[in-house]
Amino acid sequence: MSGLIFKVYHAMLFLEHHLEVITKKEKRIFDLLKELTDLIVHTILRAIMIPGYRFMPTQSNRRLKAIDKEIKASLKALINKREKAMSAREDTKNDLLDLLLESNLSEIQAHGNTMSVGMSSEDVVDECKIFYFAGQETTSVLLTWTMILLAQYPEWQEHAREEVVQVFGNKKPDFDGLNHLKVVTMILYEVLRLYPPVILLNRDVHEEIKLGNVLLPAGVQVAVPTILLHQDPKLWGDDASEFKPERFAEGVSKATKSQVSFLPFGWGPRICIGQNFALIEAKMALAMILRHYSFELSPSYIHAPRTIITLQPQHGAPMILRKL
Ligand code: HEM
Repeated sequence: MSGLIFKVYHAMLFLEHHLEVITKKEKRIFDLLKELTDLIVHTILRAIMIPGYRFMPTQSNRRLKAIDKEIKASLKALINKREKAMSAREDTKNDLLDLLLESNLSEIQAHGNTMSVGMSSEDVVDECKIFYFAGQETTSVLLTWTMILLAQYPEWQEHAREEVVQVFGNKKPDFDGLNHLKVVTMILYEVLRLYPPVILLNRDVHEEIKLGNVLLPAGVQVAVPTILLHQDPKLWGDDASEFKPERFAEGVSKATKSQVSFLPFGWGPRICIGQNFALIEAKMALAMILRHYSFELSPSYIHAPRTIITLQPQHGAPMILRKL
């Protein structure tokens, strides 16, 4: 699943080529980002137990620094190439990187070319990295949990497949058709409710504030446990822990007794910037899989959700796929 989402991400961020073609250099950036994610997880887990761990010259910390350096250099080279092409008014690729660079350039030009406004190339590198981290893993675990649940509830798998076939027939799924996938949307919402990729949201309190009867002093950190809100019977009814996509048949607001109880993408000014993209991507991937395969869980599957940054099946999700 992460291989598939990687390809989509690559195309969105750096549409240097057609989706199927990925150069060695670009593949290297993404492989390094993946290794970096694994090393960060490794470091976070140890840093919880050993104070100051991340500053120790361990093998993994040294590798982490080396990867970060290589990623920055590669992304910077890519950005420089694009900036040169942009000033020479060559054809743009129309991917996320171009949009980012173009809006940055207009911002700088609007302020009389002062370099104190807009983003530096280090900022652009960081934006590219955050988009990869924030979007790649979350969307691939959403798809993984969706496959698991559709394998556990074959009647919903069939229902979703019927809808996909009805909307697209023998045609390749397209963007317009995705808007007509009602059952698939209900299923994705229900998966996001039961297995939200991000299980809690953190907020820093900058100034003292009273929330109901609770006084929160400045400096404390508040964690909103999304996953607990999503499964609270007081908000969702006695069947809160069951997989029932039909609860979303009339949209999110009718599915719950309280308005702000569904937070898979967060809430407020920092709500996930990629939520629409993630849902389009997940619908497209599901539509393609459902059209061509039926699937069930392998008997070796062990249900063990655990969180390492995102909520993941600890032992993976081995599936048996049958070509239709
Ligand atoms: C199923 C997929 C996804 C889930 C569940 C998800 C979830 C979230 C959550 C919970 C937040 C924090 C919001 C808050 O603190 O209130 C967030 C932030 C963010 N997400 Fe996503 N996300 C997903 C996909 C994506 C995608 C595809 C992208 C990029 C294309 C993306 C980019 C971002 C960025 C840049 C932020 C930080 C926004 C900010 O701080 O202003 N996410 N996401």
